[in-house]
Amino acid sequence: MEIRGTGIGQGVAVGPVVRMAERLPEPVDRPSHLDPAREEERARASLSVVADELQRKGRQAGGAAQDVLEAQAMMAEDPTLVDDIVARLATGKTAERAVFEAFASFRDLLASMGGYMGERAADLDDVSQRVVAHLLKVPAPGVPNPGHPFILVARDLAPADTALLDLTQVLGLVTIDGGPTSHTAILAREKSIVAVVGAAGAAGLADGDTVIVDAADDRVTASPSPDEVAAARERIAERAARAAAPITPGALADGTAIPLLANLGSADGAAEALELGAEGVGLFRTEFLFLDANTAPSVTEQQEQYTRLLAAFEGRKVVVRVLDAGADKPLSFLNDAHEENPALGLRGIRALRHSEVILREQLTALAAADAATDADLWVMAPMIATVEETRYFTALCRELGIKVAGVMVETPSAALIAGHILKVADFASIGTNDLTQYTMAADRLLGTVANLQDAWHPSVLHLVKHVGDAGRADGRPVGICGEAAADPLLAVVLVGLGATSLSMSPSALADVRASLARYTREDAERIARAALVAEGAAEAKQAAREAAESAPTPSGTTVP
Ligand SMILES: C=C(OP(=O)(O)O)C(=O)O
Ligand SMILES: [Mg+2]
Repeated sequence: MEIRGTGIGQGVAVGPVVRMAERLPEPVDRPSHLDPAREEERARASLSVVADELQRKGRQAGGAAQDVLEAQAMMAEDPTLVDDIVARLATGKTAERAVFEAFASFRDLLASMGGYMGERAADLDDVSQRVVAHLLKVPAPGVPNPGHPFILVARDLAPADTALLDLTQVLGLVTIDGGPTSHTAILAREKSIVAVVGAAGAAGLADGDTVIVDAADDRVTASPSPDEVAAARERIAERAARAAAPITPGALADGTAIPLLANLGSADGAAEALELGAEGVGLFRTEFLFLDANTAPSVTEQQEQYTRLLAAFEGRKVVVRVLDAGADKPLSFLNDAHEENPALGLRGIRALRHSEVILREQLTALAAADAATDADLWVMAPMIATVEETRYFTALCRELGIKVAGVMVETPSAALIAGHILKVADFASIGTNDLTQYTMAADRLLGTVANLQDAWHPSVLHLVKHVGDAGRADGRPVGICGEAAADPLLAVVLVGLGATSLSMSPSALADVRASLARYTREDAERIARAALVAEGAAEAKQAAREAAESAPTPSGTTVP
């Protein structure tokens, strides 16, 4: 039986299912037999124990997990939430019930905000469960430990659980809820856990069932045949061999260089990216540095961050994107207004233009960091829709000493007028995440329209080709920096459509490097043409697979 979901990464895993315990039942709403002051003491004590425990787990986990767990610890001691709990206790409720209700009302508030904030609702739920469990003196729902390797199946996983998964035991992860941008997915990606999220059909799986988790194909196979298990094991072995293969620069089988670059959100990831063979940085998301800031960062503070990044990539290309505020990445100092459709609102270059001082300061900091280091700095603007915006941005870059100034192609408009845009900009980098969202008119954060958010769709591929053709005509580089570049077969298609470099999360580099090495430019163009003429995303993927299978692959390898 096949269960569909959203795969994170390219891994495959086989093993027996172990289900995570279900959530605690809702505490009964009955009057407390203790007085409110005593109930308040109980509530405060449990909140504090849970906050301390989350802090401790954060320190133990380190990295991005630590940030997530510390944010959760802060939720447990948020004064507004505590006030809400105390107010409910004053009406005679039990501590368990008051905690449950207060967290639930905050949760609903976050969920109604949607997007990035909406996906934090699950984090708040987890804190609530932990506090209620502590009050009831029962174990908090957590990851089981059956004593053998297993595939963990859960409704959704709390960040605290994902961060501390024992990777020698957890072969793979399947969640029934959760989207590709939930914390579960973000942490799974960072830790290279084989995962399929949002697999509603997994609710029917039972402990001990053997399953194949195929992240590359967005599916979980229940009760697989012996042949299917053997094929999956072969793919696992091949992937391990690819990860262990010597790191070479990205290139097609005929030697055409396709530089493979890293997507980073902080200089902290630089060492790991280089270790995995990143030839430079194709997208540095500067807004990730300042997501918690209430005021714009100073030039000095920015200069320090950028210098650290550029120094780590001496002699290599580093593409920095100026602040991309808005929608899923709110920066209150750039746009604090409530918008009905934030993805179509004052975001990216539009927000920066509205606060030009902030843009000028960022470019000044970047130019200073460039002057102090030896990397090859390129700077680009997000959410460009017009030639006029391109002219505005590149002129400002030149004025402030940025040597290479380009734009992201994330709107269908920019793709369609790429010929004009590339007469002004030095390069283009296609953001396939947003380009897919805007082409398909499907919010990239909404699970309900996730089936439409597929960069394999020929509409998206046609737009990529349009940009590729424009780049070739003017001799301008056209990179790809959306998630699509991390899909090994789609990466070949994108190169066939004219992409000259690919940027991705570093954990995807080995698979994409191996995939490119199997095909010549001529193959890539033929595979791309097959996908381009298909009627839909699934058909395009299938057509590309078939075209790739007919390409003469080097012996001992198979088509991804
Ligand atoms: C790379 C992209 O930018 P972000 O995901 O940060 O919006 C994109 O839209 O594809
Ligand atoms: Mg984008």
